[in-house]
Amino acid sequence: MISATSFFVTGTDTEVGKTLVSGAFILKLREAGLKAVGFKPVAAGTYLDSIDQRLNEDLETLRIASGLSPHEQSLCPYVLDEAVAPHLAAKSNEMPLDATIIVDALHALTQKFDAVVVEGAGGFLVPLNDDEDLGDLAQAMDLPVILVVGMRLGCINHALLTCEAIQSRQLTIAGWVANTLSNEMPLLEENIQTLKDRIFAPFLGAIPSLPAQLKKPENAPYSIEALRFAAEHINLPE
Ligand SMILES: Nc1ncnc2c1ncn2[C@@H]1O[C@H](COP(=O)(O)OP(=O)(O)OP(=O)(O)O)[C@@H](O)[C@H]1O
Ligand SMILES: C[C@H](N)[C@H](N)CCCCCC(=O)O
Ligand SMILES: [Mg+2]
Repeated sequence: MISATSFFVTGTDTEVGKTLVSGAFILKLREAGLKAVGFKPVAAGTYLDSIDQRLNEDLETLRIASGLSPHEQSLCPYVLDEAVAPHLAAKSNEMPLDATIIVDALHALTQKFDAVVVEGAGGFLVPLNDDEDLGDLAQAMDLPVILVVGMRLGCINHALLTCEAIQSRQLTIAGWVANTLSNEMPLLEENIQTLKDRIFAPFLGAIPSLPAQLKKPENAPYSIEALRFAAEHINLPE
């Protein structure tokens, strides 16, 4: 076990709010007095900022949440330009993703920080290379897993399949978060209750749909205010 307060954040899919939840947990760990940082095994998709730097939205959010200035600390060993499945982006760069390099980068961070929040890429079984996936990586990291359920039609099946995949790797589900992607989801509360009845892991809270002024702009990270808003609605695992 790397640290009792480090976690691997996975989701029911890509674009379900893993970055929002990871950033919020980093803030909560820092509020609790820990030196906490974010880490992403592989980041796919970059944009050019106002001074033509190539940045990745997730890494910028994790950096903001961690209270780090630009270039202070690398939070990801593989930053790929294309916003596609990471193993495919890596293939087109002829740079296969290596789990050992990722785990070594994580261990280096754990020397400097008390707690590391690892944000996966996409869902739990997204491939890393021809032989390994993100689930294998979570297992190699030996971290408790937090599942972010993006509340939309289909999420019940995705959430329960993901729980089975996590448990089949003998990993602990430290808890799950319901992230309300849109207030327009019919029967939102009933869907959350359905999940509560079926996921045998602590429910860490429901994040409401972000108010308009806190929505993440395209090609930009979440604001610290958006992360604080999310943090107010979730609890750290016991
Ligand atoms: N609570 C919420 N309310 C409204 N919009 C949200 C909420 N959570 C996430 N979103 C929107 O959903 C999109 C995806 O969120 P986010 O980037 O956090 O997902 P992700 O799971 O980290 O995706 P990836 O697999 O690319 O890392 C963002 O554009 C964000 O604005
Ligand atoms: C680029 C994107 N935002 C994520 N980082 C990667 C999502 C990979 C999904 C692969 C899949 O399940 O089909
Ligand atoms: Mg993300």
